[in-house]
Amino acid sequence: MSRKSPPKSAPSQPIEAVANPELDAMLARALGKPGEAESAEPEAAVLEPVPVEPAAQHCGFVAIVGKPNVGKSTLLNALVGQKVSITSRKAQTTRHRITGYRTVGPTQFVFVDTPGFQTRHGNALNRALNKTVLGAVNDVDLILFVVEAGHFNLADAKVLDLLPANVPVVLLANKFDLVHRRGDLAPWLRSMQERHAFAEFVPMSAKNTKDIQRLFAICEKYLPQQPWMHDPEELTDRSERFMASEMVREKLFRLTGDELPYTSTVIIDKFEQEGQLRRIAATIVVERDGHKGMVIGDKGEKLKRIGTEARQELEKLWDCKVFLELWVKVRSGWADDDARVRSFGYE
Ligand SMILES: Nc1nc2c(ncn2[C@@H]2O[C@H](COP(=O)(O)OP(=O)(O)OP(=O)(O)O)[C@@H](O)[C@H]2O)c(=O)[nH]1
Repeated sequence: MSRKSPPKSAPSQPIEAVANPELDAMLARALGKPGEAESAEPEAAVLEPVPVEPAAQHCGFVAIVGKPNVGKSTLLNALVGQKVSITSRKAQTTRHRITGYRTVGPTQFVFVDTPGFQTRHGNALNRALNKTVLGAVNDVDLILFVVEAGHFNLADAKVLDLLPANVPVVLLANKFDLVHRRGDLAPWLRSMQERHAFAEFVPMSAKNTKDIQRLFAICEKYLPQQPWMHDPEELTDRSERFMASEMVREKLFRLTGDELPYTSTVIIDKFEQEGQLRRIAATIVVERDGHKGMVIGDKGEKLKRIGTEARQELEKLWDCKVFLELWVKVRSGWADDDARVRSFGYE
């Protein structure tokens, strides 16, 4: 697809040694006032599609990348305006490439969320996840490289190394709400500019609506002029069946905490629609007998809660009644087995 050339980035020479007004201005802008939108327009007017002639429309791909747990899925859901990607405190929650859409004014954003890049374990599941990340960053118009504000470690560096040189990259310093003294971030942002010629710095919180608004305004200029690819009412390319399995997985991870290994997964055995009712049967696959007990809980209480919370959220999402039946099965070693990983839907 056509690509607009990125705005000129700040030079990458050592910034401590050379006065650099362009970079200073960029940092001042970035550290201005997070949580306060630059535009004074009301939110609804800003984040709605505005029907325009196809010739006047803008549209493009924005990839969201970063190591596990930095807030990529939270960001995608906020940008799309509805839950399309599951989140949890547990790293490695996102396992698929998820696309979400949002049309704002004359511009349609096609967001691509990726699993956090895995650097620790080389099993079949992680190899499949890393391939998904690499597939997502090529051929996009803009990359949002998400890190935790004030932090940058080897895992972040490995993701940054993968990013193609010809695509503009925005450094999105997320979880800014956890930084107590805003001024402390300036030296860190300067050090980040030495690592990559970022097109922009955006300290923000994915949980703050005003920051999300501001981010749309920042990303807009990188998307080329071309007709929208999707109906502005459409939000995602993921099916309801997929959403159902993800929702169960989210509740599973949230309610079992750290004791359950991340290799547990969910398969949908049945998905039927009868008028305003969805009948779903799903199996939670775990690696060991001991894990089965953790999922089922005392007198089946944990499994029941996972089912209830997933059902309630799906009913809210689809605005219909849901019957959800859950089973638990043991399949040891599935995450090390390429064929099984593929058969469970990971490419
Ligand atoms: N305080 C704070 N927490 C955040 C923010 N954004 C995300 N989080 C939390 O960070 C945790 C991880 O968020 P996710 O969106 O699941 O992270 P992810 O990068 O998609 O994680 P993976 O699926 O492991 O790649 C969750 O507990 C979120 O609620 C933020 O701006 N501020």
